[in-house]
Amino acid sequence: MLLEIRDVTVRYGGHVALNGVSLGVEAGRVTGLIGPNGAGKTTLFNVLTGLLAPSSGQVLLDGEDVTRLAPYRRARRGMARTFQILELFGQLTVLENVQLAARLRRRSPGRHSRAGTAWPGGPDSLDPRALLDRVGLGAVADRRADTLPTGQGRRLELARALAVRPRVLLLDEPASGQDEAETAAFGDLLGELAGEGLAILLVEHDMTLVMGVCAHLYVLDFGSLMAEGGPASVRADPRVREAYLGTVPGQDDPPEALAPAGHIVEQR
Ligand SMILES: Nc1ncnc2c1ncn2[C@@H]1O[C@H](COP(=O)(O)OP(=O)(O)OP(=O)(O)O)[C@@H](O)[C@H]1O
Repeated sequence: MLLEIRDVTVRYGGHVALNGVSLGVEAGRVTGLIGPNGAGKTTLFNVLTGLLAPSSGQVLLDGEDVTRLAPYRRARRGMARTFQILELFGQLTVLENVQLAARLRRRSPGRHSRAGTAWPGGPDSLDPRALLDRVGLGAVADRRADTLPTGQGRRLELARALAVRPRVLLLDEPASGQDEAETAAFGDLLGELAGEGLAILLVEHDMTLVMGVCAHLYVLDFGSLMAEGGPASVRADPRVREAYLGTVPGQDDPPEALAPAGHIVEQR
């Protein structure tokens, strides 16, 4: 298991946001983390990336205990993330955003050598222009990042994360702001990257994307793991359906029917 958390608990004062959660992210597949609003997904993400120290439990990266390591040290060991709210350098061009990330990778001193580890797409894929082509942004390379529509901004975030040559990629709601066609293309790209050996953890509310691209899913509810398994078994799990919808509808509903309860409320 490339990235793992073991028995992690997080308390905010008297509130238990994560309650003894264990999960693993394997190389070569997309792992999904879903759950209704407030279930603890962002908290778990922050524990994985080092922004938040758990009250108890461990984070392991390639078997090494990184629970007490600062976020930048985890990044050097091959962890990259994107954010729920876009965090781009708006005044730089699209290309410069990726070049900057690539430069940081080259300058980072204690970076672990990964001899023998295949990089997705081969070494040329790390060239900033090649990365932009790969995510479909080659034609807008010279535009300022803050002029991009959100969907393209999400893909720029992905290119920038890939430029640091991660082994594990953590994606926080990458479909938000992308239209249906963009989300479908994004899902295809994630599938390709995983196929080339990357470990991907996807936190996402778009169930069509989640069910289409994830090989394994974890479901959080009120800070505890409620279910895990392949997409088909998770979709069919009555506990999951009840947590999401408050009812147990037919098992043949389309994936988007499993929209998180909070989001359904927002749409009304
Ligand atoms: N800094 C904080 N202090 C106190 N409580 C917090 C804090 N951050 C989160 N919480 C609470 O912890 C629980 C989990 O929150 P978290 O943001 O991790 O959920 P989430 O699954 O990411 O939700 P969403 O889908 O809305 O992003 C919620 O009940 C939330 O109100």
